[in-house]
Amino acid sequence: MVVKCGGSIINQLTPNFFKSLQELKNNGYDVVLVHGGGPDIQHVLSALNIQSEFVNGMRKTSKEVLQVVQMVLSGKVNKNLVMMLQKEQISSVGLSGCDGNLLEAKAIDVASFGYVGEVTKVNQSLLKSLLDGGYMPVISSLGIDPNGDCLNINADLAAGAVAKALHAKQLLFVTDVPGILNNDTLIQNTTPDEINDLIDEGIISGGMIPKVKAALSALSETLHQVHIISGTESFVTDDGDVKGTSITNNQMNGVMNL
Ligand SMILES: Nc1ncnc2c1ncn2[C@@H]1O[C@H](COP(=O)(O)OP(=O)(O)O)[C@@H](O)[C@H]1O
Ligand SMILES: CC(=O)N[C@@H](CCC(=O)OP(=O)(O)O)C(=O)O
Repeated sequence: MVVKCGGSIINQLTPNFFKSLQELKNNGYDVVLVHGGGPDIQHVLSALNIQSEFVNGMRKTSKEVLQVVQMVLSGKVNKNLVMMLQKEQISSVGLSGCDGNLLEAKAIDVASFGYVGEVTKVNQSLLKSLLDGGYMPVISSLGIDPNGDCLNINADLAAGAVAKALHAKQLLFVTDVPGILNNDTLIQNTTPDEINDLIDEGIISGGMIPKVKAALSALSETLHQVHIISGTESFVTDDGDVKGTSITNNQMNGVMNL
């Protein structure tokens, strides 16, 4: 199972959220955590008076911006998350996508986005070694290019790529809203076709767009369902269902239990 923690919620995750993660581990799931940290990056960029803009949901990343992204994601955010997990008795190892060539990546389009990449290969054996050793890998969304240099990767897309590479059965996006909302009403179940309509109608916008795009691209023969959930509560019901919004392949119906 791949769980992506968004920067919007990473500093407000609750003990109940960690309890649900622990339950998943107790139920035999190998959990890999991928995280972002957009607000923390923004905070440091603003403090240093460094400008950055978003193009199609991606932060345009100059060399100067990249240094801050690297420092914040693989430093403060990654280590805080590892410490939070360990306080909840979940043994974790924090890595950036550069460590052990974990997330090999290529630049998307340097002229438009700067040093922004997309994942081309995941070092599965490194993740397997950690999982076999009883550790939860905690991955910050940086990639390593063919020259061995760092690239900034949108964390939703990084999580989708990790889920695809590992043939994960479940992909959860943890964020600061209870799921996909339509006029404040939670959409509990939806499909790729409906999602595309919701984007066209402007109901899904901003930071929700890369999340649903990553979800749609990760859905596959092995991954039938992606969930978008809040990090402020336990996310599994007493019946073992995942709360929030579940996105299921168009042709499949029904809710999957954990
Ligand atoms: N239809 C929608 N339902 C819920 N949230 C939405 C929707 N459209 C846009 N959003 C926005 O997406 C945000 C989550 O994305 P983002 O801020 O990038 O979070 P994260 O840091 O967790 O990836 C929500 O806080 C909300 O403002
Ligand atoms: C290329 C790109 O946009 N990278 C993101 C990486 C962090 C991220 O995605 O964090 P969230 O999950 O909090 O959005 C950024 O620089 O903000």
